[in-house]
Amino acid sequence: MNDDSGDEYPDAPLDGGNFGSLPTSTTIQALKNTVLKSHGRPPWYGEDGQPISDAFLIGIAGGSASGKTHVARQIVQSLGSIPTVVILSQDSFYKRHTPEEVALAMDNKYDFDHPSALDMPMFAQCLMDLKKCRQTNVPVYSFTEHQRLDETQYLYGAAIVIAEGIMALQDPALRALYDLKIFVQCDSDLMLARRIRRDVKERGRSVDGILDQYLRYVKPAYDNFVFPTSRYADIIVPGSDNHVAIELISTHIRRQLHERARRFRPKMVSRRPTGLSPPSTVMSNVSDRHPNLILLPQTPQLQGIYTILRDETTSKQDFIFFVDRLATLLIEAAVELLPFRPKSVETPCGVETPGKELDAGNVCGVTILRSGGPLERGLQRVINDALLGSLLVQTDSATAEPLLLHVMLPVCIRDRAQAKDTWAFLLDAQIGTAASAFMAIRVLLDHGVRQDHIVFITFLVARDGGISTLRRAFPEVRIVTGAVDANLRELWIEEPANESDTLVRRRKVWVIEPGMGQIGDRYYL
Ligand SMILES: Nc1ncnc2c1ncn2[C@@H]1O[C@H](COP(=O)(O)OP(=O)(O)O)[C@@H](O)[C@H]1O
Ligand SMILES: Nc1ccn([C@@H]2O[C@H](COP(=O)(O)O)[C@@H](O)[C@H]2O)c(=O)n1
Repeated sequence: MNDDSGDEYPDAPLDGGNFGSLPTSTTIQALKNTVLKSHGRPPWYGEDGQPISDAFLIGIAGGSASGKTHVARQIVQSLGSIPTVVILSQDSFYKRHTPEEVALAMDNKYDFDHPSALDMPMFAQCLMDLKKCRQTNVPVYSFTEHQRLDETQYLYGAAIVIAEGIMALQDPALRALYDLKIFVQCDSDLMLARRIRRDVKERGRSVDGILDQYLRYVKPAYDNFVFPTSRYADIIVPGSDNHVAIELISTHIRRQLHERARRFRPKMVSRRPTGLSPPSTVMSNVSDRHPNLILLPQTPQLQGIYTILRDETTSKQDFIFFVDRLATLLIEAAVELLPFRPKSVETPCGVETPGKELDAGNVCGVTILRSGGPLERGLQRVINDALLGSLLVQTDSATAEPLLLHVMLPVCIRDRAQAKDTWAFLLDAQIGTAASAFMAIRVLLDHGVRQDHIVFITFLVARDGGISTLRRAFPEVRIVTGAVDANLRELWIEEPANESDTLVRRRKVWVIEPGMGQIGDRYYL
């Protein structure tokens, strides 16, 4: 069956998961070609905190309008329920043009089909960053204006990256990066027909202009530069009628991902320290063993607050009130860790007096959704101009592993140049297995935030949970809490497996004891 219907990808998962912000203008190629499909990203690092599995990188080359983007989308759809995928178009990397070059382009007299028209080193750097699980800011190119725009598109967190472009297999340095190389082969007439239809509709071109440019540059470049790279491909995929090829490719990718899959959470808790006192009491003397664990002074007032919060008969109103109060105390303690510099002021009495002011560059809060929310409110009470962001980390019900589902970071972290001077308060209700905390810290490090500029603020830590592994992996990250409970217990829970409630699924969870219950549920529901 020929599927060359010219449809505009009716079922493409364009907004399947918004990792970072997308540009709004529909004329921008980067938006059309960027597919973000988020089932969530499993851990890409080991228990020592270091990344161990790169993103899986696929390069797709082929002539203009051969169907490279279409093939990339078909792969994404065929993969189905898998970790986050991003499609990166080489078109975004056309160089910035001078006004003279733009005038030539408007007259179809600029050669966009020579390899030198593209910023190959920048393209390679972006791919390298994504492969190494670092964030990248992709340029945005406008085909109607023949120009790179001032905005960029932030990308982070993909487990699979599909890079497509006419010159995707041109450069040996690029080819060395890919785990899988694909060439889309298509009949020249079909490519021309598709190009005319697409460029008239989407790129604001006339048929005459398209034909002019095609004969002058596009066709010769295909013969001289593009087609010869097909010999580097692992797989040649037809530009239509290619369902079998797509199925083979997605089976291969699934197998590769399966081989890279890791069992992370059980290792966190199985590495508990041994020789500790019996797990029955609330601990208050752990700071010696965990020098970076800052435990609030166990004053009668603080113990009173925890007693109210631990009490299951506490009303919702009181619970919210005391959680808010505790959040403020914890944030105040965390602010003590920030640097201050001397500052002299003149009082209303006209007396010059020495004082201090914050010397911390950017300070931001990153909430682990949803239960870190009350701490975010506490942060806003203490530092009213703190920038805010959030991470959604959830447990995969099938594997019990943490999954990174959503990343929404403040600009001072998204921009690598600012990230190194940023202080980040990570906010989550409790640290049990520490799997979410581990992932959140890794995300910040991937962005270039310094380990000693990360402060994790939490209401409760399980002494026998993943805290020791966390501390070993990230010894410079400080953790501020008000209580350390002795016990972390594994529990099987049963829950409906489908909407009609007919099937019951058993799932393992870890519960801190004595604990405070599900803090997020008690606060929000
Ligand atoms: N297999 C296909 N079936 C139907 N239409 C297709 C197919 N492949 C590509 N097209 C159409 O051809 C045009 C160019 O395809 P695209 O994937 O954007 O090409 P490329 O990325 O190689 O330039 C698009 O408008 C798309 O609708
Ligand atoms: N301002 C520009 C820049 C590039 N082109 C053409 O785009 C083609 C590559 O994009 P595909 O999505 O078709 O792979 C390439 O052949 C250039 O001629 C353009 O027309 N205007």
